[in-house]
Amino acid sequence: MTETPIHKGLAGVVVDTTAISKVNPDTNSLLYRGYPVQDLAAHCSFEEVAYLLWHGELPSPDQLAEMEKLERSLRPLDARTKTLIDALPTTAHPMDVVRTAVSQLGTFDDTLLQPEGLTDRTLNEGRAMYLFAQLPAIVAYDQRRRRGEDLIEPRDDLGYSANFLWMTFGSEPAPAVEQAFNVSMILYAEHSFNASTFTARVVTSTLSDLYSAVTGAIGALKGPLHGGANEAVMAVFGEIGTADRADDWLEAALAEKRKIMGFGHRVYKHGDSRVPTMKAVLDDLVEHAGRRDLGDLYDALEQAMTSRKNILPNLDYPAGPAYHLMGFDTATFTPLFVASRVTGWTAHIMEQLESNSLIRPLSEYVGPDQREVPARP
Ligand SMILES: CC(=O)SCCNC(=O)CCNC(=O)[C@H](O)C(C)(C)COP(=O)(O)OP(=O)(O)OC[C@H]1O[C@@H](n2cnc3c(N)ncnc32)[C@H](O)[C@@H]1OP(=O)(O)O
Ligand SMILES: O=C([O-])CC(=O)C(=O)O
Repeated sequence: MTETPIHKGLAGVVVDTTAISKVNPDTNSLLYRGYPVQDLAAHCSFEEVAYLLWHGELPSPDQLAEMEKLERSLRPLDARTKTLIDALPTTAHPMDVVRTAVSQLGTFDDTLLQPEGLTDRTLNEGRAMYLFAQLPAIVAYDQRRRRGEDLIEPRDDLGYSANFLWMTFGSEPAPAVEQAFNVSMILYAEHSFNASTFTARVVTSTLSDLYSAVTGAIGALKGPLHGGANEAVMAVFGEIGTADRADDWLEAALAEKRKIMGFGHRVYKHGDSRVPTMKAVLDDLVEHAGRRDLGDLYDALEQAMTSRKNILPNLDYPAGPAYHLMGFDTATFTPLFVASRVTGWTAHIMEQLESNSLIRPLSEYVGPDQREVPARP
């Protein structure tokens, strides 16, 4: 063994600069391009935040109108994607369906065939917009077909969030639900060099294409230590059942050395900056749906976890039950995260290309010393 320090999990390692977002665990804050995320959630549509992440500034009214027109024109599910989704088993996890659909979209893009087409900024902006517009159709249709329901065509008189809910449920959402969904999309959109975004940057650093980078990022997001935790939170709630059982359940789970989904974070050690905003949204949904039982269970597990481990909730903890109360199936929660985070991923892909360096760390070899291949019989 050499003296070279090993940074397992790259914990604490700064690998590059970024101008897209700033996660500050000391002040418990998160800025997108300088703006506090809770202020963006209070005042902006998700479309405006997507524009901000991609272009560095909030759109002017004309720029927003142009962007909305383009996004609305790209909403209908590509017929070839529908055929693909219909061919996939309903037993497959929805994240695998989304990953496969995004990968397929890459095969339709002829501009990838020329090497200079892979990295062109204008083309990548167009691809980012295309995925942004198509993902609601993919996620909504996959949930519907699992329920034995037909595709619902998008409405171009609705904003992104209302249309997403329309395509999923076939009815116009209550204003409180639309606003809750819009806030969740904004909060999930971007978080610096998290595992999925870093995956997208690693793929991009080889000068591969944007669809490949997003496909890889979806694979990284699926895991329960990352985006898959929002879905896992509902499984935990199902196991616990009612608020009065939370403390005993937690004691047993910790005795088994289980990780409690929706708690803890690699960067935030004193709480996740996004949780208060998402918890306020959840409280509204609990009121709206008359589901105090779910709110009580949420509070009871949080209190038990705080007093036993002093480990605080991350964004997935309030987002899981919030999506449940909006009517989404549990397995659709992480695909919703994809539909949001595609904005951050694609902003990072474009930033990586602006000053690219192949991402290729070193490893410390701990296998056998050099030896001779024995004579083969
Ligand atoms: C949007 C997002 O992706 S947010 C993250 C979503 N993921 C989850 O909610 C999954 C549950 N949480 C976890 O597994 C972890 O907190 C992670 C993966 C998010 C962060 O992990 P790390 O930064 O590597 O923290 P690490 O695993 O070193 O934890 C430090 C200590 O706290 C404990 N700990 C951290 N999180 C949890 C948890 N959720 N449940 C139980 N114990 C925990 C660890 O066991 C460890 O204890 P030890 O020192 O006695 O071994
Ligand atoms: O930053 C992280 O490691 C995980 C996270 O919260 C996110 O991606 O939103």
